[in-house]
Amino acid sequence: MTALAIQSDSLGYGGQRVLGPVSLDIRTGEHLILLGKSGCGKSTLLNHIYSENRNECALIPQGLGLVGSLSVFHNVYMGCLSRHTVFHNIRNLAWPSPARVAEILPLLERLGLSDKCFAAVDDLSGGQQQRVAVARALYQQASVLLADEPVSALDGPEADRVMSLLGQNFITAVITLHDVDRALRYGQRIIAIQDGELVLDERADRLTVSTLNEFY
Ligand SMILES: Nc1ncnc2c1ncn2[C@@H]1O[C@H](COP(=O)(O)OP(=O)(O)OP(=O)(O)O)[C@@H](O)[C@H]1O
Repeated sequence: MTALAIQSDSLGYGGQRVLGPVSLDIRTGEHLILLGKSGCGKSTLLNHIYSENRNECALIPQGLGLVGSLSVFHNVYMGCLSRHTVFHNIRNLAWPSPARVAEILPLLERLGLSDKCFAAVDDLSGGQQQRVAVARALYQQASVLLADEPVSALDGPEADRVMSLLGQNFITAVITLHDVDRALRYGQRIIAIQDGELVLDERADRLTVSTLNEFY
């Protein structure tokens, strides 16, 4: 079953084409990895997918999109503002609701952040901030994950733990990565972008690291 269908003649900025045409069906249950050199258009494609399918998708943007002056709890809670009334959201900003804290703490525990629940995001390391953005996406409980290099600031074992967690929690995902070995371990389908085109679209179990290195 198709989860998302993407059709576009051209994607870019201010009339400047970055890639396209794009015709892409993302199937339910598929973990799709986008690969390609820096600047080839991975984020452009991912952000386009998000802009067309906001209601179904949780996004982990490359810039993380966190509010540094607010706590980890509040940043994760922001993943679900639309689930609650405006009154509940404003009250929760001033006095975190015990029920919401009880929902968010187990997520933070799984990401090694339970002692940081009420720390300001500005006071965290880059890797900790990246895990806050991951927690916010998990809390959102969307049907599709869109993640732009979600483990780029984490060490190898931590990156693998977070990739596993994302894989277990999202049935369908589109993730950009630079690590081709990790792409083959976590992706079922790989798309490579080169010279403004989707030049490879193949099952991961039919690919090797050396094949994928050709796109770098
Ligand atoms: N907001 C923007 N306005 C104008 N040009 C942009 C903008 N964002 C990206 N670009 C350009 O579009 C092209 C593709 O950028 P994009 O961020 O999609 O690449 P990427 O493959 O995700 O790169 P990276 O791996 O470095 O994150 C680049 O040439 C970039 O300079």
